[in-house]
Amino acid sequence: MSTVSNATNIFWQDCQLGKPERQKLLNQKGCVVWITGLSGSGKSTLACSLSSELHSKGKLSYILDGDNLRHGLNKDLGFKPEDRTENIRRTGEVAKLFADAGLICVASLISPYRRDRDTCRAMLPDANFIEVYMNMPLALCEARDPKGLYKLARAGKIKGFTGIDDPYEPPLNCEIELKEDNGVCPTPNVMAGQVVSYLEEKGFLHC
Ligand SMILES: Nc1ncnc2c1ncn2[C@@H]1O[C@H](COP(=O)(O)OS(=O)(=O)O)[C@@H](OP(=O)(O)O)[C@H]1O
Ligand SMILES: Nc1ncnc2c1ncn2[C@@H]1O[C@H](COP(=O)(O)OP(=O)(O)O)[C@@H](O)[C@H]1O
Repeated sequence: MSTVSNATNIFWQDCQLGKPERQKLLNQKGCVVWITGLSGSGKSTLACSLSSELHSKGKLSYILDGDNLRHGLNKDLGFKPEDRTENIRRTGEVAKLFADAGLICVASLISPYRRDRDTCRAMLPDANFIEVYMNMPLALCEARDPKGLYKLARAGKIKGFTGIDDPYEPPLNCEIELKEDNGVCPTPNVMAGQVVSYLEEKGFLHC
């Protein structure tokens, strides 16, 4: 489980009480549900709805939301490509710890670069990283614009805004893709239900 570090003379410390024991206690399997998509695509809304649905089923989850992490752990980072990469790497490492704790960790970040998401996937056993793509059209996200950021980006007042003048690279092989149905966006509850069904089917909700 150890990875290469810049520090020398450090040793991996193991404890007899491990992930299997914690999972048994919680009667669930630790994993990461990684929600990616444009600003305004509904990531945070889905994360909350999913977490509530899991809670009502007696399952312990924790949300890592990009906006919130940028108030603390990642407050030193901006939106340059290398900052976004570091933002995703740190979040991936924290998500890995939560999954190791036995929780269903719901990470909700734009995470626009495919390589960065794949780096997080590679931190976990493959099946334990569930990538959920909010495949909502830019026009829909821009029409929602709850924070007024698209408007500022279109006016050139924010530079490097995802989807406007910074790229979003859609997943090539995500586990779950959520999109409009006949031009209608499913409700957050319906989408959360789809994710819960996936978790149920793959055995994450029992030990
Ligand atoms: N330049 C630029 N591009 C994209 N988004 C921007 C930018 N500047 C500020 N914001 C606001 O920051 C939120 C995204 O933070 P993330 O940590 O998820 O971004 S990233 O994954 O590092 O790309 C994002 O929140 P969401 O709308 O919830 O996605 C925006 O509100
Ligand atoms: N499934 C949905 N149907 C309709 N509106 C939604 C849905 N999901 C989110 N919204 C609305 O869209 C806006 C952006 O949602 P949010 O979850 O903040 O997106 P993101 O976290 O991707 O930026 C909010 O005003 C929210 O209420």
